[in-house]
Amino acid sequence: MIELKGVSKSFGHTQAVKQISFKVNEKENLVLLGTSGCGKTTTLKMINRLIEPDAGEIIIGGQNITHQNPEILRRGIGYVMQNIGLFPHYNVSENIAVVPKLLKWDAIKTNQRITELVEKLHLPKQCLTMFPHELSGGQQQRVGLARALVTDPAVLLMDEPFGALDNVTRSSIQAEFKALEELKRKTIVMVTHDVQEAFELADRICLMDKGEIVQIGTPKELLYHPTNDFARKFLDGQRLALEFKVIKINDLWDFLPKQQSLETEKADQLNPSIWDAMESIRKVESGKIQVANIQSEHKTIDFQQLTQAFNQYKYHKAHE
Ligand SMILES: Nc1ncnc2c1ncn2[C@@H]1O[C@H](COP(=O)(O)OP(=O)(O)OP(=O)(O)O)[C@@H](O)[C@H]1O
Repeated sequence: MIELKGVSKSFGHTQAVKQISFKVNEKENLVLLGTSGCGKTTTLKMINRLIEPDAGEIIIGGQNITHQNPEILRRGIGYVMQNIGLFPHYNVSENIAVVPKLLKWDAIKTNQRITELVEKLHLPKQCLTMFPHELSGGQQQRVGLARALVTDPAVLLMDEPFGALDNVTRSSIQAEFKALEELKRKTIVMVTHDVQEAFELADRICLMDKGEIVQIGTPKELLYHPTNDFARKFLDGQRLALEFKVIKINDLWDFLPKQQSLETEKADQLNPSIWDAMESIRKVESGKIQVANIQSEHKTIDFQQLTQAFNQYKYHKAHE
């Protein structure tokens, strides 16, 4: 869907991006991760031609974007800016309607779409006539997302989309973001310097350093098969929390004690969160819990069995 081939960009003597190449598959969420100044935003802005590369090619949907009119290209790509970037003198409705207006949508179509998005993004209706400074940070963030989604673009670029939020608001918006059906249809490139956020949201992570790609892979590949010391050390401080994020009960299944499956009617009453190792470990502290794998088979386990399986899995991954 999106392909970068040998793309470079310098600003004066600063080589911001050096010969990078990667592909983003359709409906995939690729997260560009790295410390401040490693070239993430420059890379993202080259995908919608807010910055022009010095060398290399960027192909979207089979077309080299250099041959496209930048305005038209940008209308087909949703963009959530760093620090949200709402227009202060436009109310919420006008902020969301910027691109529909450029595309000359009629008022009915625009209003229908805005109403739909406001509902999906859990914004109160009365927000529509308010100005950005009258909204909370979380609400502004949602308006920024609504603006990027309004024309239902196939590609969405997001630059630190949750960066301006406190931790609590941030994790609740991240959870809503993950659950939003509309986003599951999109090819997304997202920038963050937050490792936890990358692991929470990415299908694959592109770890960058000094304008170069250090490693591209799934969160699990980065955790268990880092390509070099930089990649290993980048995750080291938060390794345990990241393992809890990526390991699912399904991964632990063969390390959990063998048991008979529960009867169907009992299985139906189970909470789906028990698929998640992190959630299980929180709940199992108070006794036994029932967990499920992707075939919907169930086991009843206690804390010791869960932590034992977790350690065995880690050992197995470290030695495979
Ligand atoms: N317009 C510009 N003019 C000059 N230098 C720039 C410009 N934009 C970026 N740079 C430099 O290019 C390098 C990469 O910047 P970039 O913003 O892409 O990094 P980043 O990884 O997104 O960082 P951050 O997370 O802090 O936004 C930095 O050294 C930065 O100072």
